[in-house]
Amino acid sequence: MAGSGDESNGGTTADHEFGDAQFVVVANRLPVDKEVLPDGTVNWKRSPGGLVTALEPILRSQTGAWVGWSGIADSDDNPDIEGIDIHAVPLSTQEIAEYYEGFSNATLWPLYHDVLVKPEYHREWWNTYVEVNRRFAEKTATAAAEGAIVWIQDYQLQLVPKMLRMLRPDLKIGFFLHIPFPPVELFMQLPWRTEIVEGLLGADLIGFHLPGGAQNFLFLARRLAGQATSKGTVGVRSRFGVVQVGFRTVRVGAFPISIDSGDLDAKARSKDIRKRAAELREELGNPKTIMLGVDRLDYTKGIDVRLEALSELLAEHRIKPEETVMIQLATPSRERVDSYVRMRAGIEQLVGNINGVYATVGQPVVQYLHRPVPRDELIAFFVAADVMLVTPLRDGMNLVAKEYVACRSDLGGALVLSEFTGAAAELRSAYQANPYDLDGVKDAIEAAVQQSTEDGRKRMRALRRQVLAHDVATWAESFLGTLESVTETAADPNRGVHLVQGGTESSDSNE
Ligand SMILES: O=P(O)(O)OC[C@H]1O[C@H](O[C@H]2O[C@H](CO)[C@@H](O)[C@H](O)[C@H]2O)[C@H](O)[C@@H](O)[C@@H]1O
Ligand SMILES: Nc1ccn([C@@H]2O[C@H](COP(=O)(O)OP(=O)(O)O)[C@@H](O)[C@H]2O)c(=O)n1
Repeated sequence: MAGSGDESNGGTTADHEFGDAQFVVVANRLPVDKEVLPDGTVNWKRSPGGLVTALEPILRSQTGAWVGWSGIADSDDNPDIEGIDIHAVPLSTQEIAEYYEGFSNATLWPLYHDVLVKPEYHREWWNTYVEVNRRFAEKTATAAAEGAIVWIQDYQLQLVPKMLRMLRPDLKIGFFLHIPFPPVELFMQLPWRTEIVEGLLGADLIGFHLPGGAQNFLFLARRLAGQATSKGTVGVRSRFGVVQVGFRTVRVGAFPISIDSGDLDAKARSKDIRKRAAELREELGNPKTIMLGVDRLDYTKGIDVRLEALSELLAEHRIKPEETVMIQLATPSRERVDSYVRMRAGIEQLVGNINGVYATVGQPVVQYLHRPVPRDELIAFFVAADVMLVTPLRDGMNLVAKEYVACRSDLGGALVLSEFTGAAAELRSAYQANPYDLDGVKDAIEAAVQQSTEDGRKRMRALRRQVLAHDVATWAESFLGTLESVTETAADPNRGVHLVQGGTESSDSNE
């Protein structure tokens, strides 16, 4: 039996003092990570991952508050960040183990990413997840001004919408999921599936990267929460789904996230970055082909897939070791979660195997860095790379693919892209491949290496058109614009939308 996980909260608006923030982002992480150096001095560095990459410019342009965790235990320091009012949520060592490493990253993360590793279901982890979500809701309730807009982010905080609504019914609440929302058959494994769906339904607007995720959710809102929902297909930034929760209307939509492409484009054109890119090429021995992988070290990213493909291409003499260097930049991630420890060992062994067979002294074929790389250095790598390898087995979006494209105003380079990233729906002119089909991945890499200048320029031009026209501002404006337009009364919200009653009747299917 799963734990009860009663997330009801008796608080009322009157119990809380309002804050003064008109716009509040709530995310597991703050935009900066706290680091305490051996001499005791405190250093704040950029947090890992695409969520922070995307949200930081939005919050700077809006002036608002950010509620989140500092990345280390027992810290309630609020770092000074220009334009952002920080509200840290402290987590104890045990909460980090059970809420972050446990329920978020050893239960939900693998469940939502196609069960690439087996999700673990532990009642204590769930109870701590409920408790920490409650703390985030309470902190947010004290930060938000009356009638403020609150934007809750991601799978770590799926109960916060309902908890926050109970504390502060005056708020307009949005929720965005940055990872895939899984197929119904997989979601049904979760012992606390109904609580999660009901937690999300506390929002006024629930956003996913892709229409498929939104449609899976609508089916579950009907089936598990028994609510009436719309049934037609959801569009991209259009044709929103509807769930009727009592007198409230919850909208459900697809809003593919993006990057600050204009800013990245400008940076990549700068003299300093161009110079550094040329130096990198030189330092690598001026190889004919530089391949690049840039990821958090995560088993979803398919780093093993690209290494295996490279290894076979070398063995089949389709790629020459003396002409090729592959750089793999891998930011450390979730290092205390077992599946991450095992995956790291496997990847480092693959790197060692390839170099053992194909490297010469001073000339490794694969250069692997397991540490964060400064932003400008990363941009120079994007400018220098001939072939960008993005091969996840499943990924909500993958901002790295978009960043590479934004950095290639020279129309050079080629993008090899897994079909199972959210980005694949938009970046149609990439060399796309099914990451489970190793021969297909090898063919895509070989085609990218051998592309003609003319074909490469044509593809890159099409990719850039997409990425520059749909930047992170498009994402935020479309989500927040939809949230602001949501009406709360039963009078008009579903005019023209045919709702299907909820329940568990067998005729209901998710086809
Ligand atoms: O906070 P961590 O545990 O260190 O993980 C970093 C972030 O990873 C995930 O990023 C996702 O968001 C990206 C932007 O929408 C998307 O492109 C990518 O596909 C996702 O994997 C996670 O969802 C974030 O919450 C983490 O902060
Ligand atoms: N070594 C690395 C790897 C990624 N990154 C950044 O981390 C972000 C990764 O976002 P993403 O959407 O591709 O994937 P997640 O890590 O969010 O799952 C991008 O903005 C990358 O540029 C980095 O700065 N250094």
